[in-house]
Amino acid sequence: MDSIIDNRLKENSNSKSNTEEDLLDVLLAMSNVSRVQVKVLLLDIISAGAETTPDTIVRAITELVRHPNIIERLQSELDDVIGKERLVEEADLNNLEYLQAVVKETLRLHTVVGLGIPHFSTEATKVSGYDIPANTQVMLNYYAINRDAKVWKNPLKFDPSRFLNSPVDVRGHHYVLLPFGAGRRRCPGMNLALVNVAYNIAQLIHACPISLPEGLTHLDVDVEEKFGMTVARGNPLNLLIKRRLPLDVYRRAGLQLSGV
Ligand code: HEM
Repeated sequence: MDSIIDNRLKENSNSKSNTEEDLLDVLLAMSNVSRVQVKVLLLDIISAGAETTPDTIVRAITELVRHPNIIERLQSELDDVIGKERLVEEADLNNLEYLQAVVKETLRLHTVVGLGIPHFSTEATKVSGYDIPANTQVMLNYYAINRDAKVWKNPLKFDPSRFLNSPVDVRGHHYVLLPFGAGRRRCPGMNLALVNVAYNIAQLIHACPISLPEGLTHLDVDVEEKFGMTVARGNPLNLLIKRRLPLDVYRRAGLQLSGV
C-alpha cells in the first residue's frame, strides 16, 4: 500500500494536469486526511468489496444452472431487449426486469454478508421491546431476516418471480430485505455491486450459455455454504461455457475466443 501511495504521489507531482482523477488522487489531495487514514480506507474498501460481489455472482449462477426454466426465461428477456447482434451494455440493465428480479432473489436467498459488520450502541435504547444497553456490540442477522418464513412464502425456494410487480427493493428501505444493511452504516459499495452483479450475470447468460459437465444434471448441483468473512459457495462450481452470438459480436468488443 505504501509503495502504491508513493508512486502515485510521484506521478502526480510529475504531471501538471491529471485529468483522470480516481479515489486515491482525491484522498491524497485532502489536507485533513492522514496517510494512515488513506491506507485504512482503501484496505476497508478492497476487503469489503473483493469477495462479496464475486461470491454473489457465483451464487446466482449456481441457482441458474439448478433451474433451467429460469435461465430460459432470462435468456429470452435478454434476446428480446438486446438481440443477438451486440453484447449487453450497462445502460441496458434497468430495462431488464427479470434480470433485476434474479439479482434481488440471489441477494435475498444468498446473503453473503450474513451478520453484517458489528455495530456499537453509543447510548441505551429499546428495539422491538428488547433493551440494548449503552456500549454494547450489536450484530444484525441479515441472513435470517432475508429468509424469514413470516414474510417470505417458501423462503428457501429460489423464485425471482416473487419480485416481479413487487415494490420491495434491496436498497435498505424495506426492512424485510436487507442484503446491504440500512441507514447510515449501509454498504457504501451497494450501487457498484448492484451494477457489477447484474452486468456479469447478463453478459454470461446472453453471450456464453453455460452447461454442466457431461453426466451431470441440474439436480446434481448443490447449494452447500461455507461460513467465513462472507457466506460463500462451499464447493467449486464446474461449468462449460460456449459461444452463442455471431463471432463478429465478440470480436467487435475486443474479446478473444478460443476453441469455439
Ligand atoms: C453483493 C455485494 C455486496 C454486499 C451483499 C455487501 C453487503 C454489505 C453489508 C451487509 C454491509 C454491512 C452493513 C451493516 O453492518 O449494517 C457492508 C458494509 C460495507 N461494504 Fe459492502 N457489500 C457488497 C459489496 C461491496 C463493495 C463492492 C464495496 C466496495 C467497493 C463494499 C464496501 C463496504 C464497506 C466499506 C462496508 C463497511 C461500511 C461501514 O462500516 O460503515 N461492499 N456491505
